[in-house]
Amino acid sequence: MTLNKNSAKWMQFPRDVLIGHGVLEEVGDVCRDLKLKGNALIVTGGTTRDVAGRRVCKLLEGMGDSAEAILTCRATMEEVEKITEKALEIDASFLLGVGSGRSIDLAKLASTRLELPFISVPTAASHDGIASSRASIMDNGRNASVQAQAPIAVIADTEVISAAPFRFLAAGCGDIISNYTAVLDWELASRLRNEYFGEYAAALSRMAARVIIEYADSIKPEHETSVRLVVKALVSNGVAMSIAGSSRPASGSEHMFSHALDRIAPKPALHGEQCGVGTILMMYLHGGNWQEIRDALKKIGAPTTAAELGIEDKYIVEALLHAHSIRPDRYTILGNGLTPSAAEKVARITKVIS
Ligand SMILES: NC(=O)C1=CN([C@@H]2O[C@H](COP(=O)(O)OP(=O)(O)OC[C@H]3O[C@@H](n4cnc5c(N)ncnc54)[C@H](OP(=O)(O)O)[C@@H]3O)[C@@H](O)[C@H]2O)C=CC1
Ligand SMILES: O=C(CO)COP(=O)(O)O
Ligand SMILES: [Zn+2]
Repeated sequence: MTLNKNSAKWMQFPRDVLIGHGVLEEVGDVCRDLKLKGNALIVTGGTTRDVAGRRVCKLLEGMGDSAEAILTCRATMEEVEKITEKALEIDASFLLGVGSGRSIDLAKLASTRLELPFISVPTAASHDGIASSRASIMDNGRNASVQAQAPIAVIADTEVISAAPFRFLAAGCGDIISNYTAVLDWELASRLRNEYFGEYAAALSRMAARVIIEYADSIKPEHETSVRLVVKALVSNGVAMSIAGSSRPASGSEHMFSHALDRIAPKPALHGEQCGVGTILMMYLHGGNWQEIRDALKKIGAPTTAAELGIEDKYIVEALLHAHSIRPDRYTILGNGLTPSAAEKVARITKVIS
């Protein structure tokens, strides 16, 4: 029987969370602590296999069990199927997602379907899926955010993560700062549509965004303290989503804008980068302090304009026009959509396009 964990009543959190210098070496201890034995399937990417995937494989083999890696390239349902088949073939008893958001989401969803435990090993602090019970997977060319299990453990090695290009950490900050407009949208939906609103999850979400904005000056490349701060906020976001039973506390109109860009732009930027720019735009629509968002992103070194995202102005306007249709069941400040002149105006006033 499949359990219905898709509700705000069933909160699932990671059991072991390790954040620190060199914690990758403790993967064996984590498995022992969680009584995970047998064959492991490591879901990793072309670059991240060299960054950490191979090392994790060796460490697990050193425990006397077999570990095999499978390479991923796209976060699609076909890849989930491929991973599922591989896990069955090697009789895996647990999975690890080692790498970017894509590898973690794939391992998360495949392990959920297989009813096997899963460990999240991020190599970059670029998104808040590292500890969440949601997975963003493309299904038939459309981005779908689906309920999945939370990782049983998160192993975030700050030595590994701080060696990643700084762009990833800045993107992670954008994903957290976007909580502000996500919560404003959630409140709006609660007022206009009588949607369930979770005060606690919303407060946790706002707090993470506030911390990143307050510390924006001190988030610097290669500082492990910066990585530690951002990773904690990303884990906290996962907890907020689990408490809410949906991605509402961390995903609103700004995420719909980013999902629209993923569909429309020939070469989309990183998820967190797009969400950060989306937050500037949506905060303007909410009548809030969009300059504060822009200033914080600038201080961190995250993109605040179309040019910095590497996306042409026309795609920004197009994404603004399509964003409301991305997830019609999620009411936001975008309502039934913007007019072309309003979309152009918001993008110009906020200096996202010139
Ligand atoms: N489940 C959830 O709640 C959430 C899910 N997401 C999803 O996560 C994805 C975004 O994740 P994100 O990580 O930003 O982007 P991607 O998953 O697209 O990964 C971007 C690239 O970063 C590379 N990379 C990762 N770590 C390092 C490193 N240490 N050094 C060098 N390169 C590295 C990856 O290499 P490689 O080729 O090896 O993978 C990959 O090519 C999206 O699919 C988004 O929808 C986002 C937020 C929340
Ligand atoms: O990116 C997320 C939260 O930051 C997940 O949200 P979605 O539900 O929009 O995929
Ligand atoms: Zn996000």
